[in-house]
Amino acid sequence: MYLFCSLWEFHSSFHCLPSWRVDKKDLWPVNMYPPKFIAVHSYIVYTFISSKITLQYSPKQDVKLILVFDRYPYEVIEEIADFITKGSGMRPKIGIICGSGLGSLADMIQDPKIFEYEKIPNFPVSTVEGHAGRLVVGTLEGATVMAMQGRFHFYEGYPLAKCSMPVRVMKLCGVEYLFATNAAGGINPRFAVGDIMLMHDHVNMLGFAGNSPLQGPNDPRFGPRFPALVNSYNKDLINKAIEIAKAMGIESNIHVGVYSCLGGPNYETIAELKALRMMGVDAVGMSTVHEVITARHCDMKVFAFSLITNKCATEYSDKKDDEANHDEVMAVAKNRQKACCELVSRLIREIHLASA
Ligand SMILES: O=P(O)(O)O[C@H]1O[C@H](CO)[C@@H](O)[C@H]1O
Ligand SMILES: Nc1nc2[nH]cnc2c(=O)[nH]1
Repeated sequence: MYLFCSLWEFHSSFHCLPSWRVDKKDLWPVNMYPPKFIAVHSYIVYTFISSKITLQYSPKQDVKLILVFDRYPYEVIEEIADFITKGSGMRPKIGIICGSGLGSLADMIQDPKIFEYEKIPNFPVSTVEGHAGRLVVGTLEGATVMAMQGRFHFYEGYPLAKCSMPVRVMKLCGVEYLFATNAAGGINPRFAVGDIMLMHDHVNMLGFAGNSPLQGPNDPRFGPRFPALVNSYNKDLINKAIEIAKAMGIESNIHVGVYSCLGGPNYETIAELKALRMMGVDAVGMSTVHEVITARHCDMKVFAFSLITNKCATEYSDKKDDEANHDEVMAVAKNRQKACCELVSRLIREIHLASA
């Protein structure tokens, strides 16, 4: 354990150094036993400097130390993308991120090739109920797609760059369109539980606090140092989704609005919800924004929506009903999965037909 602590501290002091190219052989788990420690120490140090890396101590395997990336160099992302494209024999065009309880979006995929997160090299694992932890690649309405059945959240202890790393994997797999979905609390008083809010903008509360998935050295192979975020949410896709909702007869349940991401895992206080409302926020959650930032940085077209799973109280009261809880979030997502699936599949069909 001493080894772990000393290396952790060492790594912390290298945060600000520019990222270096990492040789593939450095990316695999390193077995370290005390007598060999000195020999491999410099090897590990080199890898620390190459990228921001933390070490995980695995009690099951004696003194085995596993390198875990916090900020992923291009080559590592490339390697993960190769693993998926070679393993599936596909280059998907549309990427889907399933929100809490919305894993059924991925169940629609035909001829699925399924990758458990824990079997994908250098991939994080899902720790939240309602996020299965599988990447599903296949076809949907004729289009090639890949879907994350389970996303990574900041509150799980993952840095933002790691939460949104799969978006870069999608990009290198060939994805042009990102569909990001989430479960969210409705702050806009016009929203009812079960409604769908198409995101047309966001307020990045984690960004206000100085946190971004793009922090650290910029690799121009992904995108520019200073990406613009106006028009992040594709207007054509929003308009098409509204048309689809009309055709589905659910237009009264569809809104267009502003989402805000907080760090979680706690839900908001009344004072925070009042403040968010004053800022023009319509729905609040703990995800999506950093994925959208990463997608726009690498020039993907973005469509995102929030399923309103609970109404946020903005007045003080003693009512237990006013308290958000994850069971309710999951239950509402389950009830509304059919409408969400239909909206997504019809929109994908339109994209596919338009590009055929
Ligand atoms: O944003 P998704 O992953 O849909 O999940 C939302 O629901 C969970 C809280 O109930 C949080 O994880 C929040 O972010
Ligand atoms: N932050 C936050 N996330 C949610 N996810 C689902 N509902 C909520 C909510 O009310 N607040």
